[in-house]
Amino acid sequence: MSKPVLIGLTGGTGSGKTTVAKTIIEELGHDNIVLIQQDSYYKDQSHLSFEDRIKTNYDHPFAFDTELLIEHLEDLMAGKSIDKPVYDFSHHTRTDEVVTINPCDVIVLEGILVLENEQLRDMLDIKIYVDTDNDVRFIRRLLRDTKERGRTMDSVVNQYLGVVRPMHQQFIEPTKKYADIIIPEGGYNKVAIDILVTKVKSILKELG
Ligand SMILES: Nc1ncnc2c1ncn2[C@@H]1O[C@H](COP(=O)(O)OP(=O)(O)O)[C@@H](O)[C@H]1O
Ligand SMILES: Nc1ccn([C@@H]2O[C@H](COP(=O)(O)O)[C@@H](O)[C@H]2O)c(=O)n1
Repeated sequence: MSKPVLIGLTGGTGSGKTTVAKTIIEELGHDNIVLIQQDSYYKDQSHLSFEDRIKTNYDHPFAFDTELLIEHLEDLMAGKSIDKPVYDFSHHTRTDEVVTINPCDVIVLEGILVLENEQLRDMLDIKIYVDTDNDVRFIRRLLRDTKERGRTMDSVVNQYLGVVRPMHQQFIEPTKKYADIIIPEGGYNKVAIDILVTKVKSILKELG
């Protein structure tokens, strides 16, 4: 089996990264493609109390176990299986579960800071930035986090103003310059997704 194609997909919270990643995977067909979410590699915080966990800055590069993520990607590149951690947003830490991922042809790596770390960035074959207006991203996050991540409206607003917004400006937005492709509005941009899928298919064909 040849080395897998590694697609990196980034953008701010609520930009539509996950939606784009899932659409690409659906369009390519599900065989031999895996989605790896950078969120799965948030550091384990089981040694901290819940009160201390909520003080963590989850939008800073230090929040991620990037060393483990790179090690896992290198293993997949070398044809080895990995045990991917499973993150629990309600409790702000890893669960005891893991998901085994087997070697594959295409890896879609999705997350807010996948273009921030130079070593990680240099591993990527295709780099994509999903670009969505800040107000739209905030509304999507508010709806999602209150429905799916066990948050209150007050906590989402306070976290956004105190940490998410400044970290976006400092660490995420500047990585747009590294992207090969910028997708406006994200998930339902059919033309951009079609172009990407065609490109990945042609790389796979070249690799045989
Ligand atoms: N183009 C879109 N229009 C409306 N809602 C969208 C769109 N793309 C994503 N969403 C919704 O916004 C929320 C955040 O999208 P998601 O893809 O999870 O973003 P991200 O992974 O960048 O945080 C989800 O609830 C998703 O269903
Ligand atoms: N315990 C946590 C961990 C992360 N977050 C927030 O998640 C955002 C990244 O995920 P997206 O799917 O929105 O890209 C990031 O902005 C963190 O603030 C959190 O709230 N709690």
